[in-house]
Amino acid sequence: MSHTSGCSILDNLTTSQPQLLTRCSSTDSGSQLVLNCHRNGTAAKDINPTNAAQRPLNAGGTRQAAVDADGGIRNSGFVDNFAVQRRHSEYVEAYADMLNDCSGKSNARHARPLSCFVQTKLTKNGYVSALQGEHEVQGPWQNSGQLRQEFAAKMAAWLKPLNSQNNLCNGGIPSQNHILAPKIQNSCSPNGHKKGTVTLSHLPQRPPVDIEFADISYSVSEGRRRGLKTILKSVSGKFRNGELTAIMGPSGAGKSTLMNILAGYKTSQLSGSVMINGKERNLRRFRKLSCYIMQDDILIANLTVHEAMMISANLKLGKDMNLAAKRVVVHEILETIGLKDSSNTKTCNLSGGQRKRLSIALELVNNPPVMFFDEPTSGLDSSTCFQLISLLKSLARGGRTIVCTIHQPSARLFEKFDHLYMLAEGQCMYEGRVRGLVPFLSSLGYNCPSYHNPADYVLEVASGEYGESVQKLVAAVKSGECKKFSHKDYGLTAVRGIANDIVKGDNDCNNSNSTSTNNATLTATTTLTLEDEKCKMDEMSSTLMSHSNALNNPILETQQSQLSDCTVINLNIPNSNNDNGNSNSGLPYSCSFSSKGGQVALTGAAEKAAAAGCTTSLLDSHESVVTLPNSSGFPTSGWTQFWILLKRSFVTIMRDRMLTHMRLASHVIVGAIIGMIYYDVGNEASKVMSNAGCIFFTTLFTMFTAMMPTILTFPTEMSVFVREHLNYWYSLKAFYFAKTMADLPFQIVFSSVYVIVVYYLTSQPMEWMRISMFVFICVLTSLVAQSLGLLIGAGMNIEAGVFLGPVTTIPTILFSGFFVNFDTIPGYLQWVTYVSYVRYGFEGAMVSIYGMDRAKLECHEMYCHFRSPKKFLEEMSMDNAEYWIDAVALLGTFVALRIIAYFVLRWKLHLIR
Ligand SMILES: Nc1ncnc2c1ncn2[C@@H]1O[C@H](COP(=O)(O)OP(=O)(O)OP(=O)(O)O)[C@@H](O)[C@H]1O
Repeated sequence: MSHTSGCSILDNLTTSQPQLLTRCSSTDSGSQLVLNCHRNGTAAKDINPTNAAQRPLNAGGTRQAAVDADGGIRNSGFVDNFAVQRRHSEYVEAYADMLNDCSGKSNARHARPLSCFVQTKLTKNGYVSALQGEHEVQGPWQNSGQLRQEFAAKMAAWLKPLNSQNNLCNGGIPSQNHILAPKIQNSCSPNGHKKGTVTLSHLPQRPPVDIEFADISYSVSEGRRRGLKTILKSVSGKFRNGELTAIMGPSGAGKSTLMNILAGYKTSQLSGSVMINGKERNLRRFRKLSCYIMQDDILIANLTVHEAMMISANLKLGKDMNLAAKRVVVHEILETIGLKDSSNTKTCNLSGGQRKRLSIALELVNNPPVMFFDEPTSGLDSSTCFQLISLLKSLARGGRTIVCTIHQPSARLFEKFDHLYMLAEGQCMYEGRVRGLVPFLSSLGYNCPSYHNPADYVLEVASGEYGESVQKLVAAVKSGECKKFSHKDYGLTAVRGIANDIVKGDNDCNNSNSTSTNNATLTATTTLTLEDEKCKMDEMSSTLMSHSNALNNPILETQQSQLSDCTVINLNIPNSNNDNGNSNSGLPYSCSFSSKGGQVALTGAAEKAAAAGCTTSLLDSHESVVTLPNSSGFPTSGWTQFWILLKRSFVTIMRDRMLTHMRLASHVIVGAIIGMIYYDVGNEASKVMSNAGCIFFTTLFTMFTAMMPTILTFPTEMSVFVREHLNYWYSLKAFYFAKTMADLPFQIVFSSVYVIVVYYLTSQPMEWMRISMFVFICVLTSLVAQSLGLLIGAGMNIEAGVFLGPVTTIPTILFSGFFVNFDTIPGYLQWVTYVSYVRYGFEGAMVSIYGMDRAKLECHEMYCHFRSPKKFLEEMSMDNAEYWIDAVALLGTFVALRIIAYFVLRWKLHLIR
């Protein structure tokens, strides 16, 4: 079934210029969308969209070109989107070229009301076909403003589907207190005007943030003799919202340090000021508005993408938003960021690029207006780098302030950044637009060779390959010489200038009679929000400009809206019908694209606020719509944080089959082996020493199996914790208690299983009281050992911890009373036995087996010296031992170690900052 496409917009489009007649119609037959455009022209042409700009005009004949454009009819995820965008850009280029061709011809013979005919098809199998022909134009040309507006919509409608990442808007439709806002679908009124836009519409709104820093100096101590080392030397700058900023510099220049300071991760030993939106930074408040995505992007391995996102949503969105709403947010982000298809993939199975995107998605949940990225492209191939930086740029266009440190980007990647902050030797050697870098360097005598990547060149300059350049550049920055390159419109004016040069008729590639109607007034502004194809759009605009002579000296205006989600290319096509010379009398219209394929928003100036769904939502946000933190400063209460983290830890332990199953298996198998070795010794008076050995080994085994894995707990999860904690997901307390509690049940079960197996096989007294006392004391010993492992892990790195754990345990074993009787230990060392938790464990276990007036043991030998259990305890210097004292001592040690571990972790966190 055929019907008019999209928003029932343009079906007939003409300009009011008699020389430049355009007529377009579109039909959508389900399997293909057909755009027919007509312009003044004479000859039929065939188009090859892939190299349209370079191709000479070819009058006569028919040519058909196919461009893969499957993404136009399906939003096929992150990777596909870029291919799709490229294809669409090619398509648009071809389309522009066709118009050029037409207009060129039409102007050559503008007396004749002929139209060039262009037909394009986007087929379901993903190909665009373009046909061009000509026929006589029918009817009068009037109401061109409306038609131009529709033309804009038509163009946008074609471009829309490829731009799903361009609208990672910073909040969408206002939703008070996180009540799930209805997802407003794009729909256009019959005249093509926007009613709404689909974006990340369910995110909470946040205010836009500009970061300004002045005279930041940072030093670290290198020991008493060497004193302080200054890493940053009075650096100043400004990072604006809506911009993608790169911090570059040679290795060791201080990039990470600067970013850590700006992100609030480093707070000590620094001077200078950081201003947020012109006011002194309140660190606590700022940290709630920002997130820091680190280079290593360590994720919790055993969770799926969706689970990780839901945990993030539960922690960051608070209880004001219900679960269903959170699911919508998560779904929307995953879809937008291209991870929808990987929702059920475990994070450990994601590719490098997907991991980076998940790291971003996790932070996007509460829509932070400031995002810091430490070398986000490291370890990624060039294509993935490009996709990632494009994604970041899209995020920036949503009004966010995106700051990345980056190493030697390719030229293609480099030009995607808006703003560059260049550091060398801890000083700023350039701050300004990326486009301004080469002119700035040139102005100081450092001319970037042709075909040389400016990013490479500036790094060479910063590394001193061209002499003593750093100080010269630093001095130039300090004297304000690069200020003119800092303005957000820098470079765009240059484009405009170039465009105007072209317009001025230096080029005569098409039509020399172009300026004949240089008195346009009615302006149709097509605003193409096609950020990722900006260059191509520039080319397209230039191409169109090259035909501008025929369009009566149009004005090419490229804008980059600071607050817009879009790089905007305004093609102002003056209308020749109006001769008052006012070329700007027409309403500017802008199309912004949503994250959903096939939807377009076309707005006029009057509707601009509504139109910029993403941008206004960001700008108009107030604290009332920001997730209000509770008194703890976190979006959720401490108890909720603890509960969510406990569940997360529990799930990850359960899913860590290797470790969990191995732990269980080892307890059962070793228990069985010990049981077989000491089989039936428990009630035999002649084997009491062997039985004591069995009890001692049981204590040691439960101790080591508990301690060694937990030494790794904090070192392995520290980076996740640091990222999540410093990004204000949860408190240290919640994390610590959840983490330490989650493993308790496992440890209790595993130890109990081992002890019971050994107890049974070794024929210890089958009395419930003794069994429970024995199991209890062994479990307590294992928990103390676990706490010691946590403490060592909290304070040490893995290597040190793995060494220190067993080493610190050896003395406690020596003083346990098994190898040396307490009475034998010299008096001045006896106190050590009181701090040896192994002593309490072993003594408690011995008492539970041989204490409490146990009856005489069986003797199957001629003579058994220790038939009386009491006598044996006397021999072991344990006759006066009290089981409950041992148990309380172990409990006390357990609590003390846990508290100390918490403070050690806190201290370590403090050191990081
Ligand atoms: N705690 C510290 N003690 C001593 N020197 C330090 C310390 N932290 C950073 N530095 C030094 O400060 C300088 C800047 O470090 P920073 O990590 O910021 O550099 P960078 O520009 O990010 O380098 P790269 O690109 O190689 O990561 C380096 O010379 C580094 O050795």
